[in-house]
Amino acid sequence: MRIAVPNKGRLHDPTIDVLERAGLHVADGADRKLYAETVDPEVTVLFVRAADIPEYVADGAADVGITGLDQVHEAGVDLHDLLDLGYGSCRLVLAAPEKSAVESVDDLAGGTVATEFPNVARNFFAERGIDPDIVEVSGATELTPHVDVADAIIDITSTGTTLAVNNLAIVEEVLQSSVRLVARPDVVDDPKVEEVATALASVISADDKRYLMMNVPTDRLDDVREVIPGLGGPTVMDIAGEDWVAVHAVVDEDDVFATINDVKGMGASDVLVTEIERLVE
Ligand SMILES: Nc1ncnc2c1ncn2[C@@H]1O[C@H](COP(=O)(O)OP(=O)(O)OP(=O)(O)O)[C@@H](O)[C@H]1O
Ligand SMILES: O=P(O)(O)OC[C@H]1O[C@H](OP(=O)(O)OP(=O)(O)O)[C@H](O)[C@@H]1O
Ligand SMILES: [Mg+2]
Repeated sequence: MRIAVPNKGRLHDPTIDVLERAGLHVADGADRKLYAETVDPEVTVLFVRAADIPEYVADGAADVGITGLDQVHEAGVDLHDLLDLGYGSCRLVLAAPEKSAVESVDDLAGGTVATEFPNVARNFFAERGIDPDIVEVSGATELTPHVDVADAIIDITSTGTTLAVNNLAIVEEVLQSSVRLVARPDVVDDPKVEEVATALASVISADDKRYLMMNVPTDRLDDVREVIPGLGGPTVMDIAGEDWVAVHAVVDEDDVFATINDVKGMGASDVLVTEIERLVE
């Protein structure tokens, strides 16, 4: 099975990282290599531009791909969105100069819009029943309204800094994006594809969870159970010859602070909190 992953840009490192954490060690993913073997002899990684990944998967050069949802929409190919990997989150927005006549989508009828995402742009305006000229650019899109190339742009924003420094205001959101594991429809039931999806999902599930271990006086165990829902309840182990039990549980990261305070109040001691590498639910 072949997985297409971004060869460079901001998505490369986090993608290699998530594959590693999923246990799919990528052998020698050195710069400029076009493909690499993984620890699984049946899984090969192809390094491709983020924008080309949907096509590679749709055409069968790869079976699954890891790239931004914005790129999948732009390619206009029919792929299954198997898993949201969470990183690379951004929005595609329609934006225009703060001091311009463009205040709504309709104001662009008869106008010009510059973008790296011409297909997404055409679909967006077609749904609104207007047909502005689309100018395809390959970068520095934010400059175009200031040099009379376009009246507005459709571009990526995340922190909003680039729009702000270029005096551009959001007119409307076009698409929310984040990095996805995508597959061609004919391979979604392939056992190897399911294995890879499960392994990646286990990394995502573990990210916002922590493993809690503590010793609890046996007579307070019922109280402790009340505040630790865990995954199907905590694991409880007798400590030989003691009036204490050891309690282990998986807890949402956001609940760790409150849970520790609660169990301390119930007499718990030796509370340990650790990260979880993977969580196969
Ligand atoms: N500022 C951002 N914040 C979050 N995600 C982003 C941002 N910019 C881009 N992305 C996501 O990353 C994907 C690829 O963008 P990136 O800039 O890494 O690639 P690229 O522009 O093709 O690479 P390069 O510019 O280095 O050739 C985008 O399609 C989008 O999904
Ligand atoms: O809202 P912000 O946090 O400012 O991010 C938005 C910017 O990030 C991306 O550019 P990138 O840094 O990838 O540069 P590029 O144009 O060279 O791809 C995108 O094209 C925007 O310009
Ligand atoms: Mg970029």
